[in-house]
Amino acid sequence: MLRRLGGYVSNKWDTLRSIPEYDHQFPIFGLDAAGKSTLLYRLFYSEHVLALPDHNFRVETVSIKAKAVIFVVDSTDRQRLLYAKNALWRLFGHYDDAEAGRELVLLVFANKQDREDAMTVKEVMCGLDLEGLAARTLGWQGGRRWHIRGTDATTGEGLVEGLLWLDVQLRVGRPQPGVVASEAVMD
Ligand SMILES: Nc1nc2c(ncn2[C@@H]2O[C@H](COP(=O)(O)OP(=O)(O)OP(=O)(O)O)[C@@H](O)[C@H]2O)c(=O)[nH]1
Repeated sequence: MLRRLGGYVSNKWDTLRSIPEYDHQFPIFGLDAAGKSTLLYRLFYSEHVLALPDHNFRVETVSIKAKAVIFVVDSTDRQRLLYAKNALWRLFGHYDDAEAGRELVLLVFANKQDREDAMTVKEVMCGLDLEGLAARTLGWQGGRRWHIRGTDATTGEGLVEGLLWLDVQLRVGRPQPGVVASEAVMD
């Protein structure tokens, strides 16, 4: 199994595992075929995967006890980027009202960056309007913390870096107002 992961991921994974007490659990969301299962396979996780249907998604049915959410986007799926945005915004709309919900950290994987027809990370970021999503909670300690990273789930590129960002967020807690925590990593 480890051999099949290839050098890149296994080395990065070692980095992740070398962090004491890295035991965070995150629900992973995304439209169908975004790459959630592939991603999990790469990282050895096996649960907390939820496909979001394009329509009739009821976030009330989703119970989240975690402190962070991972949202996976198929960067080649231009036609459904708006659906992905709507699903993401509905998901977080549910949490904006409560203080605990506003603490929920968002990590977006702009997946399938290995494909030539993939949108850039910035295109995905703008399509999801992540800045707008964060700004909805701006009145509250500087807005929601988020991060977007380009990934290739088939090789694992970018995955561990994203999880390490999450680890830092969850360890340090909310930075003082004025400290910028949100960012996009452009490839
Ligand atoms: N080229 C490329 N293909 C990918 C990548 N991630 C996933 N795929 C492929 O995309 C297809 C869908 O991937 P899955 O991991 O099954 O997607 P999913 O989000 O779990 O899909 P559902 O089970 O429908 O929710 C598969 O054929 C994967 O091999 C990637 O980063 N690059």
